Amino acid sequence: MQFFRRIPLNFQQKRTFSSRTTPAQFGELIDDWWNPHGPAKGLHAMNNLRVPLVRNGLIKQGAVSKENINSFTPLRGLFILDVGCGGGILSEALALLGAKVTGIDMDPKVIELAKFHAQQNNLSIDYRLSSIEEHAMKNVEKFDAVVASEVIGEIPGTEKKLYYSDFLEHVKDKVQFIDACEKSLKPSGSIFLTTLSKTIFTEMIAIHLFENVFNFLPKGTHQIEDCIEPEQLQKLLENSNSVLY
Ligand SMILES: C[S@@+](CC[C@H](N)C(=O)[O-])C[C@H]1O[C@@H](n2cnc3c(N)ncnc32)[C@H](O)[C@@H]1O
Repeated sequence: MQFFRRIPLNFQQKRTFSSRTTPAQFGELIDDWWNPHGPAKGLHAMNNLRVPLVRNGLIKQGAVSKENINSFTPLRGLFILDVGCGGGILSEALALLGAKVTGIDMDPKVIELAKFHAQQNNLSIDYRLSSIEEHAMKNVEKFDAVVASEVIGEIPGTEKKLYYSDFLEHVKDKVQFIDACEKSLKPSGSIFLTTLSKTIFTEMIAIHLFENVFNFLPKGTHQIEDCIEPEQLQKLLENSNSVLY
């Protein structure tokens, strides 16, 4: 996991619910996303790492006010954009910490599901159907933090909905993606990215074992050559006026 903070230009060298309450329209989608033991269990488990990453990162950058630091809602008053929010696993966790979360995703089915789930949990999250590229072009809103965690799309031509990674390991135009995230930030805002690193460990465990041996993910989900090394990511961020911490 990496934590990035954007700095101003002049300083630079450069909750689950039962199926009884689930409308039929969502079919298996609800289980795909919100069953903590289902296909998205990895994303649920990752909240234990990525929620503190965002909270502590924002505290470190001084974005969290002193009176909020030790409260149950330390992110109160902060505006966070969750890019590729999917069913809302991370968006909801951040909203529970008090953040005003806007979640965007380009899949209409998951956005509807995310809206429904947030409503069931009395959480006020602004979910919108959009890609980050579109969002950055059309919206002038600026956020205190942009989060893009394990952004995954569909495998074209298959029934399986999750697990074709479209984010840094698969997003073809990584520069455009980072640029669009960057455009949605306030000056001195922070970007939080989590993605598979290009290592032998990823190739052996996350790709070979998970896809070919345990079938946790459909075969072909990840290609090692599309993964990115932290140094490459750092370069992309530096080129878009950000620094890596
Ligand atoms: C596996 S989900 C990750 C969901 C969420 N970030 C989490 O970790 O719980 C990835 C989502 O990213 C969305 N996505 C992929 N590329 C995107 C883009 N360029 N802009 C917005 N959403 C995107 C996909 O539609 C998919 O729902």
